[in-house]
Amino acid sequence: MAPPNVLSLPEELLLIWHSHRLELLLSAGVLVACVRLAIHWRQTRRKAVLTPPLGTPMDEKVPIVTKNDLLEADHYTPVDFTTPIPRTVAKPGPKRVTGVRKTRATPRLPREDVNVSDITIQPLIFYFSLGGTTKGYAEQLLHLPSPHPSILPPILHDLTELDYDDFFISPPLPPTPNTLYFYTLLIPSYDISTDLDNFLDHLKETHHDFRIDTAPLSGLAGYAVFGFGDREGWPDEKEGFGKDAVAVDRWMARLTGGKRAFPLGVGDVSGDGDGEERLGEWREGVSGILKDLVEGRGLGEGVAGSGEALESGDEDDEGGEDIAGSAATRAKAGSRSRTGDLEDIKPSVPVDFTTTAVAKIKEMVPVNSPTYTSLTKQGYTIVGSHSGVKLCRWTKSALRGRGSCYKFSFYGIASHRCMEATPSLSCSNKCVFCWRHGTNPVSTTWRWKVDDPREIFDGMKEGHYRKIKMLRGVPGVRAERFREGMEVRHCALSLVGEPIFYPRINELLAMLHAERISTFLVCNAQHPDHLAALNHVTQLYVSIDASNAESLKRIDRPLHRDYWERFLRCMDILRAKRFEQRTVFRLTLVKGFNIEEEVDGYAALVERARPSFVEVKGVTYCGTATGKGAGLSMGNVPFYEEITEFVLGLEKALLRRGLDYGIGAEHKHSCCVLLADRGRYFQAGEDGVGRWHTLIDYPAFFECLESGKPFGPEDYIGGPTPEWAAWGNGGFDPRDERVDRKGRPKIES
Ligand SMILES: Cc1cc2nc3c(=O)[nH]c(=O)nc-3n(C[C@H](O)[C@H](O)[C@H](O)COP(=O)(O)O)c2cc1C
Ligand code: SF4
Repeated sequence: MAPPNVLSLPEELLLIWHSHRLELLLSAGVLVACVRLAIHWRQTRRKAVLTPPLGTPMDEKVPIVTKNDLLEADHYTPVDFTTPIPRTVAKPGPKRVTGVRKTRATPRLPREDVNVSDITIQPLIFYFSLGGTTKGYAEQLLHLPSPHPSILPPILHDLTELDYDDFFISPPLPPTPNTLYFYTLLIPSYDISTDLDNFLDHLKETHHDFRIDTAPLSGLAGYAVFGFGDREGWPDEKEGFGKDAVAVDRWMARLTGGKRAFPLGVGDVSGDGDGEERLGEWREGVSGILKDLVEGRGLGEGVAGSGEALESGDEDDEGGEDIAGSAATRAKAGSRSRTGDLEDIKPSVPVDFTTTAVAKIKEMVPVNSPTYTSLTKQGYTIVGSHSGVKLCRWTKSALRGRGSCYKFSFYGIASHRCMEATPSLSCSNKCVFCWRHGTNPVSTTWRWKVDDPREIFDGMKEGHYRKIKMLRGVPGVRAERFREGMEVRHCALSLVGEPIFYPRINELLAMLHAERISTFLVCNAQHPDHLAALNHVTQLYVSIDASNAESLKRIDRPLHRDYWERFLRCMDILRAKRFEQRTVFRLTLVKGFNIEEEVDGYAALVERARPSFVEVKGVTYCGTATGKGAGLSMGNVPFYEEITEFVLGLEKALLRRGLDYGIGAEHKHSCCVLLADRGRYFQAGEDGVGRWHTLIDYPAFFECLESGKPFGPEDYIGGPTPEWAAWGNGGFDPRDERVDRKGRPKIES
């Protein structure tokens, strides 16, 4: 048999192909799919390798492995997550870019496993010194006795001898789990190149390093910076006074995630500078905070944005939610504070000021009422059942050296030492421009339980100081002003509501005066009997929102039917009181409501009451429902030129009536001008030159009061009104800095 012809093989293959091509194609497809699946599976397995690569350098961090990664891995064995991962120690030398995000080395406060009462604080003092001054002060701090047994003796570090990575990428490993570090930095300023520049660069680089947490030093208990500078060579901050301390403070705010425990202090070490004094105050403040920390009170109550290095521009929050009224306050809205916990207190003498009988005495603002929630949301601290306190925007601004309210320019009120409060959140008007957003109770009579004045006074102070304390981490707060702010010297009884509505107002005033706190009380001219019964205050205000009955009704929307008669009676009472107290008309001008063609009407009211002063102020529009409901818009806010035009018109109208009032001062940036009685407040000095004396001599006021003898406004007139507040000079204290909403210096056009 002939061997098979090799040439016939392709034909056979062709035949096989024709008869089995479907099966062949299917088998090939299955084979390809299997191979691809196998490759894919192998790649997935490789990604789940959990052991760090061998030879990982000690200064590199292990890749972050989450618990989920472990659970998904096929060879997972449970890991004890409570055991702390040993911290790696940073090494000197250039940073190595690994592309791996570095993790925080020490846990944050509060740690679940550590009881607050067991915490000890280890203060570290870092300093830089070329000439030895800062070193000297740093050594002084080192030898001061500890303010508390749980605060360990400080450890001193010269920044030039440190490896920054050991302290400024993450805090060092604490000696015990209960120990937290507190950084104190003493920094001189130099406008020449020094090692300090390297330190600043390091802080900056750490902040910008994408591999490092944005707040790698947040494990610290807190930090505080004090700077030394020389005002003779560098007179103010703009010229570079204390500039390096300012920079360190800002970077530390970022790196610690806002753990500035005390405002930046800067002392002047020139000839007769205030360096030691400022340092002493600052040191006391920091000691107080350290004690707060070990006693479990923390760094205040976690102000939103506290320590934020970027300026928050919170200057414009009048009527809105302020810093103090943010997260912390909201969190508290549902749970009454100690000061607010006064439901059980019975009025010692239930005074009935009402015209109708009251069956059951209720609380004005019960803790679970919508009014309570709404007011606390707006930043008010409700004290007891009918009083309130709120940090005013000018108090915050003055603490940061960004300007005080017009009462500083006109009367010498230190805004950072001023407490704005009211003992009655209720009012008998519903003014279209009211800030209270239409939420507080209104009534013609007092029909609620009456809280004890001592409880109110203590509660107001407590609420006020708590809010001041919350500001200590806010950028720019000046250490000396912060310290002064913790001792209130003035009380503006004008917040919302009607203070003289509170039946025991005179007792409350006596308590304020006993602590030498001056009182500016504003009433709405609707309660003549209460006004007549009111004791001496430092300055008595009446709101004059219109010059005639129709206009008053439209703007104040009074609840009393006989509102105009009440108003006029108050004018007469004010006239009678003018020899005992400084009396003030406060005009709030609202375009389209109470300006046009009313000048003469206002002049007639001035003639009737003869107040010491007439304050003319443009309305502040706060976009409330009340305002909108009354047809109020930004268009109703007068320009400063319109205010001055009105004031000049009023001055003339008064002169026509033989009343000599002149412009005593202005405060342009709050749109306010002061007319003063020339006969009483314009005096010739020793040089024979006549000047306005609108300021108040506060010590003299208290001396008069304490003497028990009758006295009048002339007995406590202060020194001349500052030149910068005089008409035409704007009224902004040149020692402060004007800033825009973003915190940038404002340039006057
Ligand atoms: C060359 C030089 C530059 C200075 N530059 C500033 C400056 O820009 N701003 C400032 O407030 N003080 C400046 N000062 C003042 C120092 O900050 C101040 O004397 C400080 O106390 C020095 O601290 P030390 O002796 O610990 O180095 C400067 C001093 C010198 C000698
Ligand atoms: S007087 Fe009024 S505006 Fe001025 S600081 Fe005091 S509360 Fe604020």
